[in-house]
Order: sequence, then C-alpha cells, then structure tokens
Amino acid sequence: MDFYVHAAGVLDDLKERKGSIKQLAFKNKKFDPKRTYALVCETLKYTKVLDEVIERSELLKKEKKLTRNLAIVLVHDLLLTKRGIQASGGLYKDAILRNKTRLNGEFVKYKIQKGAKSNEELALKNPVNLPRWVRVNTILSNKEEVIKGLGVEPVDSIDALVPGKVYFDDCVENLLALESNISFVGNELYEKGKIIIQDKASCFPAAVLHGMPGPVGDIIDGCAAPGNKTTHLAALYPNAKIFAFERDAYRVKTLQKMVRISGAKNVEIQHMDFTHTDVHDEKYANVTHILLDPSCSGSGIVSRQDFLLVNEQDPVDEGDRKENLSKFQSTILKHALSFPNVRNVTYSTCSVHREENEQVVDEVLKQEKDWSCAPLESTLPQWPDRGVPEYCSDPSMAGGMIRCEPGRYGTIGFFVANLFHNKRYAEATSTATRPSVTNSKSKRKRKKKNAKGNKKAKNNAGDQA
Ligand SMILES: C[S@@+](CC[C@H](N)C(=O)[O-])C[C@H]1O[C@@H](n2cnc3c(N)ncnc32)[C@H](O)[C@@H]1O
Repeated sequence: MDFYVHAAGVLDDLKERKGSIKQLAFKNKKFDPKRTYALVCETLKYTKVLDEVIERSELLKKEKKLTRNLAIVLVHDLLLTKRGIQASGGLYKDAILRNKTRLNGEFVKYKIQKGAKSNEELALKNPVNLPRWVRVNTILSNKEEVIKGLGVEPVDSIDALVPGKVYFDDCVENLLALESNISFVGNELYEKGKIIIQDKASCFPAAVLHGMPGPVGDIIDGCAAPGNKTTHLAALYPNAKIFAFERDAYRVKTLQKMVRISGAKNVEIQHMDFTHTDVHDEKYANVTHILLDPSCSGSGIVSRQDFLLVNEQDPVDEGDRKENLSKFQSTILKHALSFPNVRNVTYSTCSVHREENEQVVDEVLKQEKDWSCAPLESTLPQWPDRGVPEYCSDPSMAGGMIRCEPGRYGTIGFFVANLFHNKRYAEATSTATRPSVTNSKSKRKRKKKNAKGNKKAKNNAGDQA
C-alpha cells in the first residue's frame, strides 16, 4: 500500500509544481521509479474520468481517510487494469473494495454517456505530437552508418513518419526525424554517442553560426550544460577550440559526460559563471563566435508528458519571473557582445515570451550600436516562422530572427537571433578569401581598404550576411 501512498504524493507534488513527472517519480529510489512513473502517467491520462466516477460514487464522503489523489491512483488500478490493486490489504484497499460495486457501476454509466467503446477512448490525448529528432554525431559516425544501424527507409515529410521510416531534415545537416514513440533504450548508436537526441529547434543556433561567412577562431558556448549545442559546435568546427561555460556544479558533470560520449576533443569546459569572465583575458583573445543559450522560462518546451498536466496545475503568475529572466538575459548577452574580437553571436531561448526574446535583443542592440541583427538571408531563410515585427522597435529586424511555435513543424517553441559586429564582420568577410598579408606596408594598405570596405559593408550588411 505504501507504493500507492507514494504515487499519490507525487501527484500532490506535481500540483504544487515541485518538479516534472520524471523528476518526482525518480526522486525516491525506495519505490520502483519506473512503476511510479507509469502509474502517475496513466492516472493523469484518466484523471477527468476518475474524478467524475469518484464524485458520482461519493467515495470521498463515505471514506474520510482517503485523500483525492490516493483515491485516484487506487481507483485507477481497480477500474483500468486487469490486475487490480496490487496490495495485500490494509485500510485504504478495504475502503476502495467496500465501494467496488458502486465505482464499477458509475464507470460503466460514464462510458455509455461518452459513447466510448474502449477505455483507451477515454484517455487524454497529446495534442502535440513531435517526432524524435536525432542528430548524427559526425565526430563519431555518419548518416549512412546511422541509417543502416537504425534500419530505416526515407520518407519525404514528417507527417509520413511511422516505425521503420526516417525523414532527412531540410534545415539542419545531419538531422533526422523518426516516429515519436521510438525508444533508444539499449540502442548501440545512442549509447556509443553516434547519435544525439536533440530537438530540431535546438540545432538552429549552431547551424546559424556555422552558416556565417568569414574565418573562425575560438568559440564560446556561454551556457553549455547539458551540452547539446556544445557538441553540435564541436562537430561543425572540429578545428576550433570551444570554451564551454557552465556555472552549476551538478550540470557541469552532465556536460562533461556528454562531451566525453560525443568524442569531442576540442572542448574546454569552464565551471564558472560566464558573466564573471574577464573579456580581456589573453585566453579569449581569439574568440570570434559565441553561442549563447541562457536559462529561460522554458515556456516553449512541450514534452511528451506536458499535456497530462494541463488540468492538474494551477496557472502561476509569471510576471516577476519573466522580468527577472529578461534582466539576466540582457546582462549575459551584453557580456557576450563585449569580447574584443567577437564577430558573430547567436542568442537563443526555448521560451515563447517576447520579454525573453525580441525584447531582449531589441533592448541590447539599442545600447550596443556596433552590433546588428543579421537578416533573413543569413539566418535559415527556409524556416517559415520569424520574429514578431511588433515586438521590435525596428520591425524590419524581426525577419532575421527565428521563432518556432510549439508543435508546429515538429519542434518545441524556440527563438534565435543572429547578431554580428558591424566592423569586425565587414573586415572578416572582405578579407576572408584573400591570402594573409604580413609585411607592414601591405598591412597599412589593407587597413585603408578595409576602412572603405567597412563603411560599404555596414550599409549592405544584409547582402553580405
Ligand atoms: C538553457 S540551458 C543550456 C542548454 C544547452 N545550451 C544545451 O543545448 O544543451 C542554460 C544553462 O546555462 C547555465 N547558466 C545559467 N546562467 C549561467 C551563467 N551566468 N554562466 C554559466 N552558465 C550559466 C544553466 O545552469 C543551464 O545549465
């Protein structure tokens, strides 16, 4: 019976938003976490039905010792599983069994009223069905090996995904989509780090950065753990050094593990607050690119389980939280832009709120006049959803930003802005294809020419970016 009390406790904690279903189910190892997780998920799928049946049968009025959530998990197993309540006996089980006939009767009536032919028809359905996005880790493998290993055949749209099929993404190289229910438990490609499970939108920042022209020095990932984007950068830039910052001690361990499994040898992990770095430290003198993916509200994340909590959790007042996050995001973005040789910076969040997205970029760019937002042509132009013009003081800027609506086109909610330093970018792109000039006379000549070029480039940044 302790198991049911524990599962009911998880439901109580979920209501109070003490963690995700997975976190709470796996927190207490005394009870089989997988079994707890399964019961909690299944119960949440049928909460509406169970609540109704419990109410109609007046169970809680008659059995005062039962709480709502304890009754829900027990009635779930009584009515919706073949095995029934898995406990040898006790107070709570007896209370349910005393009301068994009534509960069964109300359940049958409910099903008839709803016209349901099976119990499954009563379950809550996930309105958002994301495919499983898998990035081929080109450090250790290639598309051919992965396709062969997964034993899948290509289809030409994510809507056509069924078991045994694969879709090759058209925005991000080496990104594949598989059907949503595929499991990677025990999968060799996954366990050996040859594939990395990463949502499509989360692959955009490194892909955008990689699409920018000009030479690349060192790269910073300012907010790195768990390391999806760091390892993506490492795969795209095998010859660059990547400094991966993470301030949280626990998450640093996850980052270390992920970098190790990915086989990346060019990542230097820095366990520290990125905003505390000395931007003039010689160590970072060669940094030309920064990927910044700071903590955010996560309001764009739609997980496989989120829909289960729609009716369970009370809405929270997000006002203050959004404001604090927005301030932090502006501060960390300004810090990224202050590295003396940085030329390209992507700023991203998995939030759908303007306060964390367009507004942060807009406010920072108002203060940082040397920086601009790159236009559509250089920021995955094939992606249809862009920034919201009304949220930017210069509405034309929005076209260069990426927005992903949760669930639309198979991704979570996401935002990316692609920023470039006007002068450094113009310099880098006008000399990119030329051999390096070392003598001082030609250096002076180049400087003069670049000065002219910079002016032109600033005016035509859109064409060049
Ligand atoms: C949204 S997550 C990053 C996800 C990561 N980019 C990925 O794709 O796997 C933000 C991370 O930044 C870390 N973080 C937040 N503020 C930071 C700071 N000032 N310095 C370094 N890390 C920070 C958080 O601990 C968290 O792990």
